[in-house]
Amino acid sequence: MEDEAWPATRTERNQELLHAAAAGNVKECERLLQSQEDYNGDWDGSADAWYADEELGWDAMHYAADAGSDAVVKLLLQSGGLWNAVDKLGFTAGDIAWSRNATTSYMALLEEGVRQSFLATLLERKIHGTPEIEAQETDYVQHNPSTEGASLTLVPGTRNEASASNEAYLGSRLTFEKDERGQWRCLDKDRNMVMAEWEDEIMQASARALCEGQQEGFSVLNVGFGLGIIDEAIQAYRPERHVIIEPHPDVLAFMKNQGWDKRPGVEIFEGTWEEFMRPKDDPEGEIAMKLGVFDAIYFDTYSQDYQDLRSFFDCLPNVLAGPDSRFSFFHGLAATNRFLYEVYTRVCELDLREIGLVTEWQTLSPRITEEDWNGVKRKYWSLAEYNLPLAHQQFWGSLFVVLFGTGVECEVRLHYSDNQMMGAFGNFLQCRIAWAAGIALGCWTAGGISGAHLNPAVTIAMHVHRQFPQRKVVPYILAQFAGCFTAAMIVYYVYHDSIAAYEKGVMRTVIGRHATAGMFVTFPSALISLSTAFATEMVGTATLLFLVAAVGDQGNWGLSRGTLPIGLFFIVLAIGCALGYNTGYALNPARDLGPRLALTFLGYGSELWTHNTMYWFGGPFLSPILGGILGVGFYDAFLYTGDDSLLTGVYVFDH
Ligand SMILES: C[S@@+](CC[C@H](N)C(=O)[O-])C[C@H]1O[C@@H](n2cnc3c(N)ncnc32)[C@H](O)[C@@H]1O
Repeated sequence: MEDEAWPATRTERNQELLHAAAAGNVKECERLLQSQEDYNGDWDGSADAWYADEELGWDAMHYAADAGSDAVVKLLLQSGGLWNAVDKLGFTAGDIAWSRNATTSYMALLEEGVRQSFLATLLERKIHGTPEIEAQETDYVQHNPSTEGASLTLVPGTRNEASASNEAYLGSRLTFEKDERGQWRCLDKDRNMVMAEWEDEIMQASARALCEGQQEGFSVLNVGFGLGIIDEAIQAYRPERHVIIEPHPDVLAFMKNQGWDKRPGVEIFEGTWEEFMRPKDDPEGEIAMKLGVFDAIYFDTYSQDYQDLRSFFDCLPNVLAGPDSRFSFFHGLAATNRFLYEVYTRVCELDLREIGLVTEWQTLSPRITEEDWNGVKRKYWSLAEYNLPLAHQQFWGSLFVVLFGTGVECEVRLHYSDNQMMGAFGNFLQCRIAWAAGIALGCWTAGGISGAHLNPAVTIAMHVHRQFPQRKVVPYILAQFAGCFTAAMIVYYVYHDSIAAYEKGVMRTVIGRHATAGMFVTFPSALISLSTAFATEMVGTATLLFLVAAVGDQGNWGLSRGTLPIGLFFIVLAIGCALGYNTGYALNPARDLGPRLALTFLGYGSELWTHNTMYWFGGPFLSPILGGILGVGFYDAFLYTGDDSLLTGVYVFDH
């Protein structure tokens, strides 16, 4: 490198970096970002990845995103560039990448944002403990720039306002008024909006997601009353118990004025949620006992940030009634910036996964006009789309199916290698029983919310024939795959010593004398053709779904929901014994492909995907899907009398 090619001052070097990023010149960026302390003895360091220009407030990341240079974006991220810096108009590099259709750059920035924010909340919790108990004693401090804008309903720059501190908010007066169009709104002392009617559509949809299809006598907890819009919507579903937690004296007065304290089944807990709820391992667990447990929980407070919401997540295991329970919250996190909003959508999903919940997202386009902000100090919403979360436990059901299923295969087959042990450790029937039991237990785990689909073939068949909503199909299937993948990893870990002993040094093979892949994934029997194998999977899954439709049909014998898993146990046991031999009866794309992905991850190699002329695609993947559609189709065509079927009812195809 020539000495004279180096810019002399730090500002010049930083300017050079912006030019190089704008040109997508990764080599030049790399050179400028390298540490150069020894250069001619007067070098004061490399260019600064975070440097932003005066005019637009763009740093190198913005310019690289604008140029669509994925390589420069990645380099900057590795060199300390900021994923979340905003320019003078409030746009991040992620926003610029999005507008330029630079998908790879956008994804790299999103992943970095999720990673850093997720780590930041973890660190925060490690350093400061669970903050919900201290929440009212601490000021509004952003410990990490990655949480900037992460407040639930406020935008950055509100530090001295009531909206920035729960304590200040609770000690200040509120105004309930009607705007020029006669719509109710609640404003805090700084004229920031606590709640307004423009959120009506979001609240109606959230109440529907939480309450639709709940069993009679269900219970709901709503945290934060505001204008009571969601509470009114929840009442339409007639819950037996409807608890509302609300601390603000002015809101409590407004509620009572409207007679909420006299409504049957409604209980008002006056105070903050922090006073009534504790995390699972908290010694003061009895505080939560007062509250009870709920089938549906909604969270929408004010002047709280992501740390508070995350702390609330930790309390959920204490108050969710069981595997059927649902949780949702108002997602206004960083809702003045599309990219940051997306980051927080993912972070919430990861955090909810930590407590064992799978989140589905429904997209809404709420109608909001400039008039809605008349007389309001600061906008807290400026996005076209709202992500409505609904968290539940589909993942766990699928996990148990494969945990018991692959577990028993290992248990039994690993000991076939030793003739003396063989009899003692199990046989073919034991495998059939454990698979059936795993499915029944999975069904009891995830039953009420999804109807315990546990299987993409079920989800797709229900979508095709029974109005199962399109928007739920992909999240359900992803959760099913994730559950099966995780279970296979757990079983592999539990058995890895025995697997290694069985392999006798021929590690991780798919086919052959010491192959172990067959304990996790399915294979066609050596005696049959591929077309017979495909037909077996299709017939098996069609039978499964036909019988599932029968036991679940309230117009048939109408088993109560809690006893359905017993029916499922017998169905799977019978199919396994009668139709299992040809293919190992996958009957479920996730049951086979989840573990297949896990084995790939564990180093079993490409043969997993190529053996028997790519059997996985026609066998455990496609045939069960087609079989499932046929099975429910046959049941609906010949026996079903309900009116929600494509074949029997007044079904309107609206997707
Ligand atoms: C945005 S409003 C809720 C709006 C409500 N979802 C509706 O449909 O009208 C927020 C409410 O949360 C309450 N709140 C604020 N801090 C709280 C806390 N720590 N615990 C419980 N509620 C809180 C506020 O007083 C306010 O009534």
